Amino acid sequence: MQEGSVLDQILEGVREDLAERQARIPLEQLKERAAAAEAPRDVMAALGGGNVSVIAEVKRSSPSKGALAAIADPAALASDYEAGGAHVISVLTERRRFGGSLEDLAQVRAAVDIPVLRKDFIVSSYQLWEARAHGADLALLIVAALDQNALVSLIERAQTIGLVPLVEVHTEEELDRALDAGATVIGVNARDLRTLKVDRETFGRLAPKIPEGVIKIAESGVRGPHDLLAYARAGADAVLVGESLVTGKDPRSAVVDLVTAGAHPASRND
Ligand SMILES: O=C(O)c1ccccc1NCC(=O)[C@H](O)[C@H](O)COP(=O)(O)O
Repeated sequence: MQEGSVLDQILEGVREDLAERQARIPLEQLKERAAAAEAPRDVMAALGGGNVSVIAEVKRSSPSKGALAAIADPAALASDYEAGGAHVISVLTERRRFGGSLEDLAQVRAAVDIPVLRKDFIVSSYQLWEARAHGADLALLIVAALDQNALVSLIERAQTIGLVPLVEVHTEEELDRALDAGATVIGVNARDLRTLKVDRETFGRLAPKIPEGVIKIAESGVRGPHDLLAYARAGADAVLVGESLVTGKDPRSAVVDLVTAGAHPASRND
């Protein structure tokens, strides 16, 4: 039986898969592919436009729920999200627990005109080069998965590569570490990655401690417009939504509903 938290177990698999790719694909090859990739898209325009932006996620499965959706064509799903008005697409590229891949990322990036996030468990700059080489505009850095030196150096490296680092926190201590490390885009995940418990109040507790000028993203647990509006009232600039979109009947119209609520958060009571 495996020991440790869910996050520890995920990270163990991530490191094994990473070592296998590093043995197979030289860093120089990734750097060449990154240099040839299309230029990064304007993430700040997508997230800082005044409305509550919607980051729509391509998510096949998860440790908390198991299989969610087959998603044979991630590019078609991402195009649907974009047609519904999504501002950013998140692609879960972790293989073992989420069923994702870097190929998904590249296919999605080629299919849409909006920025794309590599959502994974990044522990090495090699993964940042992979992200840019496959077209990512943003990369997730999870504070709980990194010591402070690694966090600082991965934020800096992401920026030099042309990626916007989205720094994810779940506790006040992690938020302090993110701010000390220079994060300018912070995601507050309602899901505790060690226990998988979702607490939608987490964003409201942490958001007042995030300085003006830092983009605030509420991650996880958005079931529909009412949750987006609650996060908006607590100060969210954007929400990141996975499960409710991929398990719903009509992802495009679900995104339309979220984007519509996000465009007029003050005039809605639901
Ligand atoms: O989704 C999980 O079960 C999970 C477990 C462990 C680590 C990460 C996990 N999910 C990644 C995410 O943060 C979510 O995919 C994302 O925020 C969207 O959340 P939701 O809308 O609740 O699917």
